[in-house]
Amino acid sequence: MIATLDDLDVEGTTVGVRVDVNSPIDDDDTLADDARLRAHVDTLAELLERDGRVAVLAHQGRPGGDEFVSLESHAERLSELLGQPVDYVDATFTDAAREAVRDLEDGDCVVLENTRFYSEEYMEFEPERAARTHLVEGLEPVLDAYVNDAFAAAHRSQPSLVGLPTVLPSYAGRVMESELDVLGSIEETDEPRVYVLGGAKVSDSIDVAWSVLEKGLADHVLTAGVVGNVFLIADGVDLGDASSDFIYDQGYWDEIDRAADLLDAHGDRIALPRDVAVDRDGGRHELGVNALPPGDGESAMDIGGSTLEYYRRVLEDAETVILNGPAGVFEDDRFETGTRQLYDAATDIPTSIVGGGDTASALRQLGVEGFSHVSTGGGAALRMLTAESLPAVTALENAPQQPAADD
Ligand SMILES: Nc1ncnc2c1ncn2[C@@H]1O[C@H](COP(=O)(O)OP(=O)(O)O)[C@@H](O)[C@H]1O
Ligand SMILES: O=C(OP(=O)(O)O)[C@H](O)COP(=O)(O)O
Repeated sequence: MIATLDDLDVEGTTVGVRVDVNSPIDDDDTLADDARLRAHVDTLAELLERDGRVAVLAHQGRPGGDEFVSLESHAERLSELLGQPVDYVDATFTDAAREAVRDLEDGDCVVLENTRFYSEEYMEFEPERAARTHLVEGLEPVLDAYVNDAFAAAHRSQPSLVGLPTVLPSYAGRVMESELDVLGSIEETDEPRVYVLGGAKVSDSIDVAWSVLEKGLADHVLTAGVVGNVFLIADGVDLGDASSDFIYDQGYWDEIDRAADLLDAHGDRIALPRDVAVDRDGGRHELGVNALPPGDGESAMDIGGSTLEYYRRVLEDAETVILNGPAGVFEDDRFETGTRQLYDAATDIPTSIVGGGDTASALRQLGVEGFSHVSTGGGAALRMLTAESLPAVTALENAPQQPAADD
């Protein structure tokens, strides 16, 4: 049983709130997209309105990557979204950070520096070991409670996600609560249930497909994106050198055998693309599977019109659809059709649940709206769909008991 903000006596309490605001970053190292920040506004505003003292913890990017930047611009944007001053301190658990947290008054908010600027935060630990890291030992003395709202990072076993809830009374924030409600009760949704697996995380998608087919959760699995291409090759289709090289370069070559095994075991419930779109002479050109391989250098960048028609027919009978991953390279205008039309068709299904960071940004870019639930998580949502436990959620379940809220 996980405690929520309803169980927390917030007034005058100093709360460390872990959010996931890991976002695209502009060339000047500032925030390029505030969607993930917006998602956490309800949780933070509630804690501040209830006179909590809020210290925000988050990571941004990965060490060495282009998006590995400070949270200063996140704090500025958060201040605009919350309509109140939000301080930022360029420290996470040192004296400067502790002083900033101790200085908070009721209703104040400070954003601490990118947790991953410290090497331990990019390592995976058992919770008890995570509790003995510098971040946790540095912050625990100045915090009364911990709130985890970072569903999108809940599949990571890092100190700010599993260490802090080992030593502090801990609660799920509103984003975490709603994600667990929806994604944790997929088995209770109405059937027929269709899973649409696209995008580029091939091994994760094959894990999900195995799991939901074995458990009888999926009536149909529709494949698209790079996942669809891997299944086509597994089915003996010659997609040409460009697509094959891409799959090889991404390290997914071994997944072809797994996809073939899955087709052997459950092929009757797995749908494969019937045509693909390639770049020919600078334009979109569709080729039926029978007309493959494509020309030299041509790669399968999207599903084609016949596939869309076929998938729409399957979706027509569905009561629930769960989608993850774009159907094609939606970033290129010529190859966004598959994603737009397939996801648009899914909005007509009574229950439509979408997961994936790139998927959510594709849908915003393409203006597709009307889903029952759009998850903030990519990898975390996929892990939940295989009914695997998420380390940060388990840490919340095992967190120390807290006194009941007065109100
Ligand atoms: N046919 C394809 N060939 C190459 N890349 C593709 C193809 N289809 C989709 N993609 C890419 O997949 C990426 C998103 O996949 P993924 O990271 O798995 O999604 P999410 O973050 O939603 O889980 C996008 O950058 C998109 O361009
Ligand atoms: O963006 C995230 O995950 P996602 O790309 O699966 O949605 C999370 O912030 C986790 O980041 P990480 O995959 O660098 O640990």
